Amino acid sequence: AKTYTEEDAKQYLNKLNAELLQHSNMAAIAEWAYASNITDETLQNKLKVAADTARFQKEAWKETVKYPWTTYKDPNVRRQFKKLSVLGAAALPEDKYEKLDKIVSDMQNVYSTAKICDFKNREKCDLNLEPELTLLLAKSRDPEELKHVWAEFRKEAGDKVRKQFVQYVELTNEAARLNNFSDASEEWVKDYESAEFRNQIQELWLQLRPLYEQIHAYVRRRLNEQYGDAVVKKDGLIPAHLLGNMWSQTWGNVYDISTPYPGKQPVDATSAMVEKGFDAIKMFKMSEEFFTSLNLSAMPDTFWQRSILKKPEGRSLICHASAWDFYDGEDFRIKQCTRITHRDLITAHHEMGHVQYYLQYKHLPKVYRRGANSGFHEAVGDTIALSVSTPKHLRKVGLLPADSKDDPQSELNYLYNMGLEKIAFLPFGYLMDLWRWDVFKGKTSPDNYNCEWWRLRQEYQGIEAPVDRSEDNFDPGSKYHTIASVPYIRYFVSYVIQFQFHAALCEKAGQFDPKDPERMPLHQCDIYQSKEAGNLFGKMLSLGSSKPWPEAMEIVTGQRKMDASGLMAYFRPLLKWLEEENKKTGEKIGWDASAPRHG
Ligand SMILES: C=C(C[SeH])C(=O)N1CCC[C@H]1C(=O)O
Ligand SMILES: [Zn+2]
Repeated sequence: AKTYTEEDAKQYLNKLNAELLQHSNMAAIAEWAYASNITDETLQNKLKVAADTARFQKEAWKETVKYPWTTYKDPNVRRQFKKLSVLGAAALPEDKYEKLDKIVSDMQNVYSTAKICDFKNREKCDLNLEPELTLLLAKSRDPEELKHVWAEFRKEAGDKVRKQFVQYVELTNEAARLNNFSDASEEWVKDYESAEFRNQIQELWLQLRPLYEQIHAYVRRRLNEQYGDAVVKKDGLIPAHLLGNMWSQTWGNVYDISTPYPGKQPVDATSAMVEKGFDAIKMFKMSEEFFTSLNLSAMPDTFWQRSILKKPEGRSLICHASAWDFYDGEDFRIKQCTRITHRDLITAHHEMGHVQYYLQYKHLPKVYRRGANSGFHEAVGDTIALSVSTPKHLRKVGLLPADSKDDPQSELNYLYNMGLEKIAFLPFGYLMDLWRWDVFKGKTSPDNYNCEWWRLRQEYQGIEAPVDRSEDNFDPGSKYHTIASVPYIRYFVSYVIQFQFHAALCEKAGQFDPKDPERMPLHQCDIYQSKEAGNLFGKMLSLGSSKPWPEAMEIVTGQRKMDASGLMAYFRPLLKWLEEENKKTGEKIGWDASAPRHG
């Protein structure tokens, strides 16, 4: 057979890269058409284009593996071939590939179009997850109404896709095995490029669990005060429906009933945005301005022409927020059913972080147009949002009254509010893939999907279902990422490394000194308009996945591993306060690992 020299290989990579970009652009266009307008024809078109793309990928792969790339000298050539030699789901026979794609598309449709009847007005049965149910879970203080919304949504979403999910697992594992992985869980962690990755995550969780147990104990007490012993036991599991969020993954919506020091100005931009007549565009323009103040990139015109920044009327679509790269170096979009709230302003920054990453690495070969690892991609926007969220910044941009001052109690309130977002999230960010890794490995079989889910929800989050659960239910399927086949450990990684990035960028911006953290507390840092910080961040972002992630992390933080020091430094004052407060009220820290109430 013809010997493929390293020179041949470089020519081949150039040709293949152009073709990959072309196919990825067509696939993204078809996927966008479906996700933004769910109809039979947009589904058929999406499935057809995806099948064509998979055919092309399989043909290309047959050529790629002919190159003796492990023998080549150039590490950049080897790295591209290494990534290109993993074909992914396209390794499946065509009919199975199409079946898998259709199953995931249909599960997303069920999730995105699920509707329930109103608790009070049982005739009104057109309530969607976004915005109606999200709003009800955030605002209602009626445990029975909250229980209704929690249980009815699960009937219309997760329970309805259980059978399809079983087939999804089988096909996803079959594809992984065709790529020489033992099962899909091994393929899902490959981009972290470390056999120790899952142990590192477990170590991080053990370091952070005490912080979580403290805020869990405090919130449980406040909910017990609010709802009474019959609804919330003082030392048990927290009922999942009372935490202000459909999945109990962030607890910001119970801030107002658990504020450490009531009567203070809440650090919330909602009222100011409404007062100033903000629309969704204005929220995204504000985010863009933060990035350009760091000397990072503005959005191209197509972004504003083609993004969907608020929920369109009269059609079904996937409202779950997402950012899109169309791989032509010009077309980047966000789809978000934005409402004028503080939380959606933060989500807007999260999504704009994805697009900023796309812009920073758009010059790279297609195979490198990814995060250094997936956690990096989730951390970009959140890192910026840590600055945006500060009272100092919100005052500066006119979204908080200029006279709201930073007395110690207001400051603690602020840290507590951030803890309800960031600390509360950690066990959920972990257990989502703990459950899926075991499902892919076959340790969790379909006949104990739900029981294992609630065992993990109890062990890691200390929460329980508000109504009996059985294997007729499929609660993991009521979370978008489960039915959309989006791995989740990336968010746990993000919630750890975003504080490492924040600490490093704040130091660069002269707003934090790790040797004297009291002088300029990390949680007050705002890197706004710091070109030094922005240039440093940009240096890392522009690498995409062309280098192993420890090298990318080292550029910004000077270290090569994930560690909880940034997060612990940020929340140190809160941890101190929570420990004192919980001791004062004699709270039991943690919860009994008794058998779940609902088998
Ligand atoms: C906003 C996005 C799109 Se990447 C998202 O899915 N997030 C952001 C935070 C965690 C996770 C979730 O909503 O579950
Ligand atoms: Zn994201």
